[in-house]
Amino acid sequence: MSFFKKLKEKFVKPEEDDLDSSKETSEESSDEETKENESVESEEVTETAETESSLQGETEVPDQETVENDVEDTELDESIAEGPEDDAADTTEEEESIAAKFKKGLAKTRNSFSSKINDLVARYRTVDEEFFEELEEVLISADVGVNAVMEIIEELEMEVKRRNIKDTRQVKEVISEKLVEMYYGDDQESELEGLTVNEDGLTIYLFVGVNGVGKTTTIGKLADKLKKEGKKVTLAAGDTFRAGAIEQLEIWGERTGVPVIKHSEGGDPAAVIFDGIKAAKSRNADVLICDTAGRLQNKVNLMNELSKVKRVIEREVPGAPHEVLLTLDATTGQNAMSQAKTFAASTDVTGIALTKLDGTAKGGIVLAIRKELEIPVKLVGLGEKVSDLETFNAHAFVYGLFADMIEEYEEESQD
Ligand SMILES: Nc1nc2c(ncn2[C@@H]2O[C@H](COP(=O)(O)OP(=O)(O)OP(=O)(O)O)[C@@H](O)[C@H]2O)c(=O)[nH]1
Repeated sequence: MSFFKKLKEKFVKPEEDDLDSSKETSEESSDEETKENESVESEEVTETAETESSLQGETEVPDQETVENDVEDTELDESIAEGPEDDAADTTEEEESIAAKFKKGLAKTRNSFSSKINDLVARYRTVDEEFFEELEEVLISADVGVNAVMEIIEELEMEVKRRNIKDTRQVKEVISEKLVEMYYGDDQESELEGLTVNEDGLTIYLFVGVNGVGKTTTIGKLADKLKKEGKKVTLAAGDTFRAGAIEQLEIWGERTGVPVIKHSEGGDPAAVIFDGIKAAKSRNADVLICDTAGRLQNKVNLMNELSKVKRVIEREVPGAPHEVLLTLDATTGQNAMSQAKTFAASTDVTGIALTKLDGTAKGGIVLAIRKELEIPVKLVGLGEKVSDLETFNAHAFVYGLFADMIEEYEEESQD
């Protein structure tokens, strides 16, 4: 079966052209309702006095009185807990909604990419060396990354020969297929996609990354997503460095109805995370999401601080953190790549949370990250709304990049 057809069958419901717009409208209104109906029920989480003693000798611990765990444990508000309804939806419905989000979020990249590819295909009748040279430029201009582009072009050339493709129009489809193949490489889809979950207890996700990339927003969106899936979530405000970071996380806590464990500004992040783990355990939480300061990659001290945070987590929950998610801003292109390289050299980054994909025409960075850093993209920010965070899926990503062509292709083949 043709690859475009496969994607269409996977992601697009037949005979429903206005799927995307109706989904967008309903998401927007449900977000509004969530805000309006938010009602929070609180209960105190008992604080242990073990923090200081258990961290001594390894961390500088703030006085116990600086610990302000005025935690609000929130029961699921009906308007927030829309999860069970989603459970009832069949897989096709879910995939359609994911596809709609990727399509919308990748609109800028698609518009630029598609028009360049269409233009290329229109100008060249046959697939020759010059065609590939221009295609190379198109891919590089979408931030796919030089090494990744070279590999794709090589693969494409072989595939075109193998299938004896002469018509440039057919190449569009082969490109999309190769992008997915290249993303997975020798790995299984299931190994690369989705966040690792600790089936035997508390799952801990540690967020790292420089300031201003959208780390806090992503943590808030993830908390909301997990909560809607029925998980009990706790947040730890480990960014004690940036002014306002704690308050910003607290706002997300209120918005999503998730408790936030905090110390005062300037406190020891490792101590905050330690308290976060204690609180999460005492309330039987499923997931603890830890924020950390926006460490500048060249600041050795800050990197050491991050190691300390990791050591505390590893000691308190064996096997944790289950993901170390480096947040990168897709709109910063090569700068994001260099941040990723430095972070990957300093800590075991297990996945990338790529924000603001909707804000760039250079969404090809997903492939550059995967190919050049060998780190999978786990989460993508596809817009500013709370619901605009998706688990990365290479098929949905490529669908988002080629959506217009896939529709055109269907029309052509029906003629
Ligand atoms: N369009 C769009 N905007 C985003 C996305 N993720 C975050 N943002 C916006 O980016 C801005 C910065 O995000 P924040 O989470 O506040 O990041 P920050 O506080 O500057 O710094 P850190 O939390 O340290 O990363 C906010 O206006 C967010 O709404 C996304 O996926 N798409």
